[in-house]
Amino acid sequence: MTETDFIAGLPKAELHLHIEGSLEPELMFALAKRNDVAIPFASVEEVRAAYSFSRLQDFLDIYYAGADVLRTTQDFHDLAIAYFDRAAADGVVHAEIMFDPQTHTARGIPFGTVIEGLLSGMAEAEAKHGMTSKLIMSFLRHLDEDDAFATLEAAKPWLDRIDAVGLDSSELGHPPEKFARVFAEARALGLRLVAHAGEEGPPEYVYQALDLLGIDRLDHGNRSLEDPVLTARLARTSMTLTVCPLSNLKLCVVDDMADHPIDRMLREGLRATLNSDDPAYFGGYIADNYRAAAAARGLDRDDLALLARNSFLGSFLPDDAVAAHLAKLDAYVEQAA
Ligand code: HPA
Ligand SMILES: [Zn+2]
Repeated sequence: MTETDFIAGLPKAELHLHIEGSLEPELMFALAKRNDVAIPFASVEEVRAAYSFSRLQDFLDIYYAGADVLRTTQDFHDLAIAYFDRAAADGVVHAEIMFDPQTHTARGIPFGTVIEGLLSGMAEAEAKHGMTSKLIMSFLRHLDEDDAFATLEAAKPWLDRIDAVGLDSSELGHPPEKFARVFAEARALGLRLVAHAGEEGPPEYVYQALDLLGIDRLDHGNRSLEDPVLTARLARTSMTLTVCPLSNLKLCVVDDMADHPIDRMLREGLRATLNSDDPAYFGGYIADNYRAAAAARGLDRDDLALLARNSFLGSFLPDDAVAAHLAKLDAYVEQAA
């Protein structure tokens, strides 16, 4: 079995995926036409050519613009099932996907339109691929606390179908502490908590995410490695890091894939996982991320299996479901040997 096939067949969970970031240019054009929305690109090739970023904000500007074609429940359904089809082909058996309600409600799209479309895509993925999934509602950190509270309020009719809240968008200048009270309320409502921290922001933002938000899982977290005390704490507490190598390369969090710290993270005892973040914008889905990291950093099959194992351990699945996934993973690795 080739490494490409080993990776594609390796059962894994995806824990860091922005569903709006899975909008491929082809679907963007199809939805623009269906909804009669103007987009500032003449062709799919022109869209792809625009995907050259030197920092997070460059990407975010184009990502929010692209999301404007999403208007109806059907659009959100089509977006979601297109992602799940790709993920299934990459060996994903469970996905915990983020969505950014404020990107849509700010344009006058009702919260219900967004979530009902995503939920119907999730149901179709389970029927079609046997893939389970969970929803993470992310707050946009460049907006204020009141806007986040209003979003949490708008989510109340669907809280039993939302597993967690997250924090994304422009990190620098928008530290986690800005959302401490919103996260406390989300926790009181029974939601799990995740946050992007340490992607561009300093280790201090990771401390805030841990100590002021009380996160259950850390999105990215790369810059934690600058602080040995923080790194040791993350390892000791088995904090899951959702690492996204192709995103890191495209957003210049690393200068070269050869410099990616994924193997160092494993060596330091961190519960690191591999994920795709915004695959339509960063040049690959989850298996591409496993392949790119493996090729650049010389990861062997044991390392890859550990990363997949970590993805189940770091998921919000109940213990019995995690154990069942780990048993299948072990059986796969054994038969592939
Ligand atoms: O990588 C990211 N970082 C912050 N916000 C985001 N929103 C989508 N992707 C990202
Ligand atoms: Zn992200």
